[in-house]
Amino acid sequence: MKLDVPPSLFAPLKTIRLQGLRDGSLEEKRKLVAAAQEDGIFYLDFNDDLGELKVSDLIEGIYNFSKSLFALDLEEKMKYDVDKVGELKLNGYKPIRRNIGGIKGQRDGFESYAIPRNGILAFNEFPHPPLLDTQMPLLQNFTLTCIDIAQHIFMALSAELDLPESHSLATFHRADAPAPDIIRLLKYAPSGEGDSEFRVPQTPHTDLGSLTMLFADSPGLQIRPDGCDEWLYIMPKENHALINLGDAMSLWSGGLFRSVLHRVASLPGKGMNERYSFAFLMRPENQAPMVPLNSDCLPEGEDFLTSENWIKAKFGILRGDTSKNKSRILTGRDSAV
Ligand SMILES: O=C(O)CCC(=O)C(=O)O
Ligand SMILES: [Fe+2]
Repeated sequence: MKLDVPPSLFAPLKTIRLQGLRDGSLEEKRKLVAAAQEDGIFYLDFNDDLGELKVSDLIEGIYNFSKSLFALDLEEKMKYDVDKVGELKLNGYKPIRRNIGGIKGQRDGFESYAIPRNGILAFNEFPHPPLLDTQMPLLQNFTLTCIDIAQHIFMALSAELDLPESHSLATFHRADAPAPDIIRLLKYAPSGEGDSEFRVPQTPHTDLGSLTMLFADSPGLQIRPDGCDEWLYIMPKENHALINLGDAMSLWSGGLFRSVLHRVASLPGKGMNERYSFAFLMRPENQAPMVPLNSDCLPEGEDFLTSENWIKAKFGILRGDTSKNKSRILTGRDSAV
């Protein structure tokens, strides 16, 4: 893709081959650990993936489904208002402009729809538009594929932290147990005809969970690495997902792994194009301990902050509740935010 953006404004990210991780390649694991420590985000190349399901077919299916879902009438979508149908924004629709945007005084510029993993994998029922029923096998296959990819990443990163089997990252993200993961579908609205004002429709944030697997086929995603005062664009690549680490990974690793600050913006000097993206947001299971995991001193018993309470505390802080230890709960670091 040829774009009118100076090369210095592109983020140079590492690329990890999914099949390399599946084959246990030391080189791929080494690159993954370096990406987790240095950038907190990387491309995952699934070009030569030999997994059971073809990732590119799943992605095409989810794009098509997302387009039909957002094409429903606003009234129909609002029946599943994410702030009304469930707890902790795990299920339902967020209309455009509900939250703050990335430019002072402006609202956000996207609609989104959260589909809960627990509903998709039939751990519980959840209110949803009938259109979703027709796509359940696709959503299940996509979810199981993301969980499988995540297990390979967790394995390599647990080894780096020297974690025993009993406290490996994989044990807090079991495929056959409920977890507050979601598929998030996003649709960014285009600027009006002839409007070339720079836009930041998604406000800067870190992701609160463990891993985010993001699929986007048009530009817009930007990161601001720690210590860098510029926003850098990340370009989409065919047959590559973008994986970023969330605050949980930063907290467990005592800050060794990074959770990268990111946002969505238009290209310099341009308005926003219509843009569809979607992500699998993986979070720790509810009872996972949210403390740094140090192989010499592992959390035992029940005397620790659980993921469930940690996530509630984060949502509380974002709503404006007070807390003694705001910064650490928000980002896993003492100094940031
Ligand atoms: O739409 C994108 O490219 C980014 C979405 C994102 O950061 C999020 O949903 O947390
Ligand atoms: Fe994000």
